[in-house]
Amino acid sequence: MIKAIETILIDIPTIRPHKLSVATMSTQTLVLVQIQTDDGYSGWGEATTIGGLKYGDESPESVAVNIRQHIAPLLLQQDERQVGALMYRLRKNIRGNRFAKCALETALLDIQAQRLGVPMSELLGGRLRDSVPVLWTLASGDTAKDIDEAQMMLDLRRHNSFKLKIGLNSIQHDVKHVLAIKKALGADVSIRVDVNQAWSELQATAAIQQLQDGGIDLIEQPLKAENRAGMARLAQRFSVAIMADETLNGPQDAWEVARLNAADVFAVKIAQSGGLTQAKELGTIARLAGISLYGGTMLEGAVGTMASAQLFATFDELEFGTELFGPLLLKQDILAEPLQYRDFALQLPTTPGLGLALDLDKIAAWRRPA
Ligand SMILES: O=C(O)C[C@H]1C=CC(=O)O1
Ligand SMILES: [Mn+2]
Repeated sequence: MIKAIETILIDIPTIRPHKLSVATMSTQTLVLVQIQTDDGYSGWGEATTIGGLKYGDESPESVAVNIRQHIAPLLLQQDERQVGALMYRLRKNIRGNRFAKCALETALLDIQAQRLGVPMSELLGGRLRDSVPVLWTLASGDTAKDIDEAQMMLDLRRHNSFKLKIGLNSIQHDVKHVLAIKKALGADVSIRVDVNQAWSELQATAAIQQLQDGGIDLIEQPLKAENRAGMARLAQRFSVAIMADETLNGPQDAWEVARLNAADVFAVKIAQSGGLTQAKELGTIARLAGISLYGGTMLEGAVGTMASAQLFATFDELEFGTELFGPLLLKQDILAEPLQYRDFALQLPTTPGLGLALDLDKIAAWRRPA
């Protein structure tokens, strides 16, 4: 029986400013949710977002208050083993709040998998791989610094693909920046760009042509989330892969985007999708529609990152790898044993549940006062 549900906010500085077209991050607020049962199980989930309300429509504080006031009362005293029925109850009674729902579903599945003695991936269709490739996002805002950073990651064998955040500056400036990095790193290193919705269709058409000619591999969400017709025209016009991110807020969106041929690739994000089960549905829609997959992040800490990895490890194909580097962007971690990043990939534990050992003392010391 579910005995307690708690939401914990932890503000952690980033290792350097992280510049997106919608926000510059110098701290990240981890939003952790813990569910405890009367027979001693504890499950964790995460509802972290980016830049307060600048990226998504839930903030860390709204997640905490909505769980406490409206969502927890639907779950407390219920049988935590009936994960599907509980999530159905939330879908029927709670509109939106996809990040909060994701954190709660993750915590419930963590408990269920611990109880069964299997990794969480086994409850999500079953694991097909024990590691997932992880790229690194270069977003210092400075071309020379980005090249040095990429070179260091290659030398460490930590990342061999890079995503550049663009859209804040002029097209001319951004294209020059991206192509200088591509040239410095060479043909074998995959370079992708994420525009975070910043361009008009005219701007996108001019910029993508130059990026495609310069050997860039992937263009992420160039247009506003709502402009699916425009995304379809870009996907039709260019051979470089066009990826949908912010336009995908669950299976219904995935279905529409697939139906409109408005993307070549889906960035699957567990929180943006409304939870692990719904994110799995995005993967299924993509597979049926012939759309390639990429494992996205909301720059979560260890919990959301590992939950995402547990799902991405179940996809038949993960053609564009993942960006599950969130914990590496933070100055501190909340684990007793750090996540294992090596050989350009995040390694998945084989232990039950999420497979993480959280450091409860660190969490208690750093959490925001309630
Ligand atoms: O994909 C996004 O839009 C959000 C995020 C993921 C990596 C990163 O640097 O920012
Ligand atoms: Mn993105």
